[in-house]
Formats: sequence, structure tokens, C-alpha cells
Amino acid sequence: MNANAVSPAPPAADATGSPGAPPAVALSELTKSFGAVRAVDGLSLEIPRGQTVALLGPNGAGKSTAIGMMLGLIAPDSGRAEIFGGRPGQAVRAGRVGAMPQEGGLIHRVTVGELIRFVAGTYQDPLPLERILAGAGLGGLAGRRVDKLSGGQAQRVRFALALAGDPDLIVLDEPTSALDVEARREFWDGMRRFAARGKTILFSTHYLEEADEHADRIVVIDRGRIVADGTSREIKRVTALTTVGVTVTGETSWLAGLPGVSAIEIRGDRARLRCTDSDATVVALAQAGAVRDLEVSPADLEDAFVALTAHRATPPVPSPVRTGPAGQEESAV
Ligand SMILES: Nc1ncnc2c1ncn2[C@@H]1O[C@H](COP(=O)(O)OP(=O)(O)OP(=O)(O)O)[C@@H](O)[C@H]1O
Repeated sequence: MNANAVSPAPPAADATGSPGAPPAVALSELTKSFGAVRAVDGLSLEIPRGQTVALLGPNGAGKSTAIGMMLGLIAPDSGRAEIFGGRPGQAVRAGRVGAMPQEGGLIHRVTVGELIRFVAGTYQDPLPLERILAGAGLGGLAGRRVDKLSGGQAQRVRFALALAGDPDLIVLDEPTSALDVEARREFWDGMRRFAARGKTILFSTHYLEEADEHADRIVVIDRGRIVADGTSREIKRVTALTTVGVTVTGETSWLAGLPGVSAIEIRGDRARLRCTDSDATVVALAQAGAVRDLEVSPADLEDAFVALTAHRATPPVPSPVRTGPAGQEESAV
């Protein structure tokens, strides 16, 4: 783990398995390149049983590739992936892992019920159809033909297929990307019920609020590496950022040189200062007589995410990121 890593949240008490039982997921120094692109770069991650973990990262960060290796679908160049102490393929075949890939075709010309019953029948100990339908929010859709489903409904069928074998671990790659607000809410209701049974969940997402709201632990990856690992609160604290807003007129470039300021953004006569030491910044602003409409607010997860994934040569956090007059960020290093 790197300097930004913080301790993961403890797993649910009833889900840790017997003492000494291997973790749900153990990735060790996984690396994968596609030609010149290093998609995953020495990634190590352990997920205890019963934890809900969000994998968060910008486009191309390596989330899907990491998930592919975790599920045994992509062969790593080096490193090792284990699920419940064994090879990923074994765990998948034993029905201990349910997966929902980012894009997955569904068989057409069958009904939702027929498809789920067929897939469930391939597992040793599947959930009953009614429970799968209810768990995925598909009540009332069992008789609908798969090719007549909306995008959101099809996504819920993929979720149902991931649930069918009553897995201990579920791995979801951007599960809610095609869902509207209501469908997303229903989806997370289903996930909460699943987690309440002591199951382990790993999901990747672009929605920071989903990670904030639904994950016990957030793992931020960027350029194939883990750049932060902890609870939402811990990640916000690691970046140690506070935003100071102030109204200024005239020249603004001096704001970037104030103590405690790591980035500035100017919109009209409003300056937004991202600060590592807001006390020092506020004192300096007061000394300069610039305290009009002063506002101090704690960082949100988005601020932390931007700070963690702003590309630069060296990764210490926070490091100065300056924004130009139009509010566009540019790396200061
Ligand atoms: N099969 C492939 N062939 C070539 N390059 C690939 C392949 N799969 C992934 N990549 C590259 O590897 C990098 C990581 O991609 P990956 O899909 O794992 O990222 P991601 O974090 O899941 O992105 P997104 O959030 O956009 O889905 C990207 O630069 C991508 O273009």
C-alpha cells in the first residue's frame, strides 16, 4: 500500500468466516499491459468477507482490467489473484462468485423467468426463482421476453443472473450506469439486502455519491495503481482539503501564493481556494483585508477524488494543483 492508503473498514462481524479463513479477495502485485499501455500496475488488495467495497477511478484507470483478472477472465502478466483462498476460476465454477460485467449480452427470445431458471439450474445450490426476482427488483417481469426489456430492466436481469447461484461474493462492474434514479434506488435496496446476509460486494463506479453512500470502503485507483484506500471519511481526511470561498475584485493571482492554498479556481468575482491549511489561509486573507463573503467548507469526496487522481509526476497528496482563470485545472508540477 502507498502513502495514501489508510486502514480498511472492519468487515461485518457475522461475515468473517471461521477464524483464519482466507479473505474473499486477495490480489497480490497484479500487473497487466496491453501493448504499451500498463492497465494495471502492481495492484495488491485484500477484501475481508462481508465488506462492501467500491472501486473508484477515472476512465481508463484499470478498474475493468483488475476485475477481469480477479474473476479469472484476464490472465495477468504477473502477480496473483485469489478468491476465498483459491483460483478465481474454481470459485466461479463453484458458484461462490456472481459477476455482472459492464456489458453482457443476454439470450433473446426467452422470458426473464426462463433465462434465470436456466442459469440458476447450472449452479449446485441456487436461490429459488422468486427470491432471485425479488432480490433484483424484477417482480412482475418474469413473463416478459428478454428482447422487450428496457436498458434498465436488462441491467436488472444481469444482476439477477449474478445473484442466481447465491454467491458469497458479488463483483459488479459499473452496475448502475444504465439505470435511472428510481431503478438505481431499487438496485441499491437489493444490494443492501444481499450485504445484510454477510455477503461480500465489490463494485466499480463513476458515481462518487454511490461509493460514499453504499461502500464500507473505497479503493481509488488511477493509472493501474491504488492511490487511496479507506472509508469515505478517511479518504476525505487523507487529502486534508478544505475549500475557502471569498469574493474578490481585481487582480487574483496573489491568492495562489497564500499559505495553505493548494489550488485556486476563479469564477467571476468569486474565488474558490482549495486548502491544506484553511486556518492559515483565512488569517492571510484577513491580513490582506479580503474577507468579503468568506465561506469555509469541508472537502467532499469529489474534491478528494480530483486531488487523488490529478495526474502528476509524483503522487504525494495534497500537492499543488493550480487552476487557470477559466477554472480549468492544470498540474503545477
Ligand atoms: N483489451 C484491451 N486492449 C487494449 N487496451 C486495453 C484493453 N482493455 C483495456 N485496455 C486499456 O487499459 C487501460 C485500462 O482500461 P480499463 O477498461 O481497465 O479501465 P477502467 O478503469 O475500467 O475504465 P472505464 O471507467 O472507462 O471503464 C485503458 O487505457 C484501456 O484503453
